[in-house]
Amino acid sequence: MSAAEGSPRAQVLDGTATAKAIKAELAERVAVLRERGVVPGLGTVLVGDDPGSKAYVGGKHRDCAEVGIASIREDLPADATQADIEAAVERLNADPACTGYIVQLPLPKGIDTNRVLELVDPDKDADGLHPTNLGRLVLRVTEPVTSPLPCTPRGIIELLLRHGITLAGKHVVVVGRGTTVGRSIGLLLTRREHNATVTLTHTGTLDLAEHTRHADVVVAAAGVPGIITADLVRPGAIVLDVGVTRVVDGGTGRTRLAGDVDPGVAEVAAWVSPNPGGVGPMTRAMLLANVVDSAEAQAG
Ligand SMILES: Nc1nc(=O)c2c([nH]1)NC[C@@H]1CN(c3ccc(C(=O)N[C@@H](CCC(=O)O)C(=O)O)cc3)C=[N+]21
Repeated sequence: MSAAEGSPRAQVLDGTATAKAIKAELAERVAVLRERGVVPGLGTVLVGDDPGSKAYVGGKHRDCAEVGIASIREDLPADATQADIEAAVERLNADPACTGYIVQLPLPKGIDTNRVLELVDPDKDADGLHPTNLGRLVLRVTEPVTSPLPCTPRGIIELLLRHGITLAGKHVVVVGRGTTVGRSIGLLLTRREHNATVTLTHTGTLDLAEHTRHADVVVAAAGVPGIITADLVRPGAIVLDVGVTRVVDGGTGRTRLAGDVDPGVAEVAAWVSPNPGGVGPMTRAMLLANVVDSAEAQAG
């Protein structure tokens, strides 16, 4: 049945509006902290001039200004050495005005990313990607410390909850095995507070459709434009489009962002997150939430 015949179209998981509401809540919490003399500060380490990375980092600083978080930039040239990058990390570790920070990924070729990420003070890790914090997530350590959670997984769950969708007992099929989303989201979803059942698939999965067709929720984070087509989705399922791939439009020669979810999915799914306007703004909002959470924890 086509949309023209009146088939129900999926409802929208509106990340832009949800992130806006979250930012308003965070602004209030920041105001309370500031009254107590505590100013949260987010730092960014950006290496090189990749247009995508520059745009993301710029967006993060605008977000900070909106909610009252101070921001600190370490912008390094494309030919920065491993030592230059490590020195920038050490400066942010030592700077009391910086309460949390991120190293924008990917770093240029030839840089040992894991070595850089391990140097980040785990207490200032706003991305939740430091081995200590990922390890605490695996080990389910929540006391006496609360570690930052990876921003995109936290944002996906928050987006669902704020649309009235709970996950207990549901089958979530994750497509993609990257560290920031695929590998870490299952650790969050299988916590007792969410209680989902999780299948992790990836581009090496033999029969992807066999898995995704059984999903109540599909998290599409493979970075393969359009990999999730309507025939892979059970009618009434919930689909989150996490992929961000820059593609050159054959016709116009302009670059645009392509998600992992084919537009036809909206004809079968009950809920779809748009891309842009879905998981991206939520990721940014959760970065701010991690900074405010840790500033509150540090303030006691
Ligand atoms: N250390 C680190 N942490 C990250 O969180 C991180 C990273 N490195 N490297 C790259 C990816 C990608 N990422 C996005 C965040 C927001 C949008 C976003 O807000 N996008 C807008 C559209 C933006 C546009 O149109 O250019 C939207 O979806 O509506 C997109 C992508 C964070 N990442």
